[in-house]
Amino acid sequence: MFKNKKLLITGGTGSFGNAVLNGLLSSDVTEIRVFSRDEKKQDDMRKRYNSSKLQFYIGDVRDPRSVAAAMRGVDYVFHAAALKQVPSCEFHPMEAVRTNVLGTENVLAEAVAAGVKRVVCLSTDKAVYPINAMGISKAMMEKVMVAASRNLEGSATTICGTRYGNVMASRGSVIPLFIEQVRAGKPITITDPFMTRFMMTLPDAVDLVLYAFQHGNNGDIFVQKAPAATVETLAKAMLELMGQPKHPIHIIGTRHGEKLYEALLAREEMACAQDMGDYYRVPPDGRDLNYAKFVEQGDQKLTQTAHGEDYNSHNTRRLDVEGMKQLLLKLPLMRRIAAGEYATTEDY
Ligand SMILES: O=c1ccn([C@@H]2O[C@H](COP(=O)(O)OP(=O)(O)O[C@H]3O[C@H](CO)[C@H](O)[C@H](O)[C@H]3O)[C@@H](O)[C@H]2O)c(=O)[nH]1
Repeated sequence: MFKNKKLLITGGTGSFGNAVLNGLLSSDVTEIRVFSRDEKKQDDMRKRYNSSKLQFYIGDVRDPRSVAAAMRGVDYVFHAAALKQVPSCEFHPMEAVRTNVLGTENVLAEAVAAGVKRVVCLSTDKAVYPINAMGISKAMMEKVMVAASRNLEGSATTICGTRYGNVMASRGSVIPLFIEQVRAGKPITITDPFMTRFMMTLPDAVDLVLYAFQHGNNGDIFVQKAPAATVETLAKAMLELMGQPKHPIHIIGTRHGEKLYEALLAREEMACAQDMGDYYRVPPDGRDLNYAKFVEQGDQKLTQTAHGEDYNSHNTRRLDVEGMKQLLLKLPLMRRIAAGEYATTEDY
């Protein structure tokens, strides 16, 4: 798929970038460029992978010059650079705008200018019916992506996007937190036992992005059909795998900016989503900038289906404790812990 090609991963020092490298460095790809602000992480990666195919670019998506420099000669871009912590975006919303919205504008403009063939932008379920600044900025990122994709006639570039839900055991997320709490002999803190989240592994997230890469037309957004579980089910499954089924649980209540459940597709998107088996594809609205078409002319199909359901972590396939355990055991981290070994998220 990437034979003789050059790839650029913005935000490539994150977990997504590392997962892509683990899969692709041994392929026939010519070059993978890792673009990020983080000199230290780049240095760690340089040592860890020790590969001549890897090229590191210090830069920030906020700075078009640094983006342009990294983009030269590139065939494909995976745009993963983002501010994605809910609390930090909440306190510093303009920082989220600068990186997630304006940064995306820069990446897309420079990709088109450099004649890049394909760009896949990574978004999140928190962009659907967003209630926090992180989700709102990612929703705007998607709008920027779709708007940019409308102006590509005659250009060599195709731009599309993906949304995924929580990546299990990602840095700072609840799975490593529960592990730390059990190890420290502290009660597990559960926000709301009935809260649900989509459960995806990091390889699932990479598969989704590669699927979008292969099948995306301009402006498409792809999501993967994923199971979900309540936080209580997750906690029980983890405690059983850690051999501590009776470990105390403390209910702390919903955190600021948090939803009872997440949606991967809004009702109106479900109305036009194409079922691709393991994935849904949401094509962009095909209307042009003719104001009358946008405002004065509706769509009967939307009326019928807007009474339908969205695709969310409450109505998708629900995992029970046993199913959750099986999914957790797909993580090398949890396999090692279940075997009684010491492991951290570095062993993901
Ligand atoms: O002590 C805790 C912490 C979390 N949870 C629950 O566990 C689930 C998952 O929580 P995470 O913190 O792992 O994930 P979030 O859905 O809150 O969002 C996470 O993933 C996002 C990316 O999509 C952002 O990176 C965000 O900052 C990060 O917290 C949620 O229902 C949450 O309420 C608990 O029960 N107890």
